[in-house]
Amino acid sequence: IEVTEESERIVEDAVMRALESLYNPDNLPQNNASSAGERIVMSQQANADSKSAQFTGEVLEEATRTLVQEFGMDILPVANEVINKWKVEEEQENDGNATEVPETRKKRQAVFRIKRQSGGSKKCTTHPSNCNDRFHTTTRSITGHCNNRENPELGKSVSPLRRVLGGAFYADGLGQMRTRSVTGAELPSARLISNVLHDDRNNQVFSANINHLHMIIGQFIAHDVVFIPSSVVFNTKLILLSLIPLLLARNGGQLDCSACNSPQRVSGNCAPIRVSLNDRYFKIPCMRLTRALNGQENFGVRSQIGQNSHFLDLSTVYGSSECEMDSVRSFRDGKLKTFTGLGYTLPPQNFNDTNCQSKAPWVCFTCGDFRNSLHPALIPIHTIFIKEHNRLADLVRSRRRRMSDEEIFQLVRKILIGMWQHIVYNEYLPKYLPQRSLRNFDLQPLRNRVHLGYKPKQDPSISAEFAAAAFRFGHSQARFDFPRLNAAGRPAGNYDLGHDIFYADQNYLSGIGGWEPVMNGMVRLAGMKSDRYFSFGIRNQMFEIRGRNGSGVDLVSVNIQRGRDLGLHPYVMYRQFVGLSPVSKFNDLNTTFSKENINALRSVYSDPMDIDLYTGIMLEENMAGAQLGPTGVFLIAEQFKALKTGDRFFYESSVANTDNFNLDEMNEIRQNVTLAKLICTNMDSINRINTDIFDFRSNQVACSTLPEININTFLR
Ligand code: HEM
Ligand SMILES: [Ca+2]
Repeated sequence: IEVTEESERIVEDAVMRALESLYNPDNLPQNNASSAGERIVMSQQANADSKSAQFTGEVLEEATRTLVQEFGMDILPVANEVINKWKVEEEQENDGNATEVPETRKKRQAVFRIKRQSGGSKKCTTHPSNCNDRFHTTTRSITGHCNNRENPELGKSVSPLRRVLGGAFYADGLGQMRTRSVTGAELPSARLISNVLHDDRNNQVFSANINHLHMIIGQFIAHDVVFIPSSVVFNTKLILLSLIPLLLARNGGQLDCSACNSPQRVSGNCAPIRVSLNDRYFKIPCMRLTRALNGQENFGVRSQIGQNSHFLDLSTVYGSSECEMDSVRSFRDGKLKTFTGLGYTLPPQNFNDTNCQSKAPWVCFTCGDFRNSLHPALIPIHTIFIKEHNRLADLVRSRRRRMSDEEIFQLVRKILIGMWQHIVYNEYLPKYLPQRSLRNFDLQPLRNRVHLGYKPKQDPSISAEFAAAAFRFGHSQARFDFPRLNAAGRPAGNYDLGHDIFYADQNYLSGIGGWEPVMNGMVRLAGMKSDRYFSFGIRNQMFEIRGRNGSGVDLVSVNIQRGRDLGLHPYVMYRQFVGLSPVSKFNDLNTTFSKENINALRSVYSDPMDIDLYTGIMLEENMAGAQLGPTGVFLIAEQFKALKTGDRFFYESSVANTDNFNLDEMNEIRQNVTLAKLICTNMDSINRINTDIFDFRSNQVACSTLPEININTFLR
């Protein structure tokens, strides 16, 4: 495609007009800050880098609208060529050059984030100028940058989500959420769907064999690989004046998307969910939801980003940026910070977390991932990994007195990530994916061999379908309550999930042994059956403020609405994509749905083409030997394959010039690492544990009989 002076002028004009209209005070929403100065509790907070991506995304979105209005869709490919030309030009220009940069040039640089490195004053994220230095060749970076040497940004933190089904499904083809059925009627509201199809009516159906630990480990995986930040408020003028990314952090405040008319009154990034008058819990006309921030980097369709490193690399423990990593390190002997003021170990306290609902002294915590205090049962998992890191660091230090803090840190980080990857592929996935899929997608660990399947062409990024639908299946496994068990395995009280979202006080109960009884409960008691029903807390009390019924949201509705927000295609498209029979009427679903579920779907959707992906996945009949139906299984298995074959530092992979494990080290992990031992080693009140860690009915064995990782294997 030829870029002409004419096309360049048209594009420049569209971008400048977009900037003007976005920062025109008359166009700024009147009440965009949250009402009454109250912070809205949320889990998807955008960091400074994501906010900077949103700025670019919104200018491009607005400019796309103008271009399409005036010239039609056909202009977009040329327009994108113009951006590429500019980027090349700007980057070639010498930064140190003192000649005056014209105003439009400056704006252009700001929009396309061309001067990010030189402008930044804080090293939250490094942007290595090339990936060929020794560190990035051999070692996994904290952001994931340079993991793929041909395309260094693939899978790094703050980079685009991938799409399994090409394109996105938007009402206007660009970014507007679908609101209409194929019949022309209005789509059912996400809350209505949740009420009709996903309400467990407090009839709790537990899994026959899988424990609650499987749920929480799933969430820990989710928090490692998925973080879709929500849109924030923008003051474009300030951004343009400063041109400094750091200032963005202060610009982008929360949007209040509670009102039904917030899409008009507050921001186009509001997508509140309709609640009907006869709702059994919510007495409000709409439930708040902010759209995932638009990180589109080209003219064309809206696109979303993952803020954490997409790789399975313990972002939960170490963070996804230099700042996050620095905030958890002690910088002594390679260890991580902890809080031990109560006589047992917790992650370090965070006194500046304005999202935390419980106040000092029961503050929330600082971990690699911001969502660590989303509910109290996440903290035991974070703590076990922190303790294991520090235990291994002590062992290394006792054998290698001269290793520096940095050397110990990197070595232990690498070992712990290897252990984690092994646990996920060896123990977690086989518990709900069928054997056949594990084989077909090459997800089984090898024996006494190195994996030679690293594929630089494999995009490791998290897919929108996995993040916004398939891997949220775990919400169905969450119990209403978290029962505590003491060291002897006897009941020791419980707490309700819905009462504790972003409250940390349950972790401060030193009198009953802190978090350990919660952990014991998850190991020894059943989780909920993975099905279409969700517990009360999940469906009614997400982010609820204690004592204020209805002040929270319904997570199931959010999941459904999030799918529409991300432009996921309707369920039947994916169904066909994974090889199931095509569907034109409800009865065609009968190959993978029960009669009962087909009738249920019919009672809320007017056409099978309308079924949301999340709902479709949750209503499919489970495959034999699996906890999910064929569409969910496919989207999850496909993602874990990408995370394996697309990760240059995967623990089983042997790749030239990397500092990956040798065969002895790999075998050490394969033979001696289990989640059971990891838990045993880092808890005081556990002496016996399930032989099959995720099966609460399995025999109990003494912790001391389980094999233990030998650190000497890794000291070359
Ligand atoms: C008590 C348990 C859990 C709670 C309270 C919880 C809560 C949440 C919340 C509030 C969100 C944000 C939704 C949005 O704004 O779009 C979310 C997202 C998500 N959850 Fe959960 N969750 C839980 C367990 C799980 C489990 C067990 C899994 C997987 C096995 C899981 C997977 C995910 C994924 C993949 C996302 C998307 C993350 C993102 O968009 O950044 N969650 N969860
Ligand atoms: Ca990660």
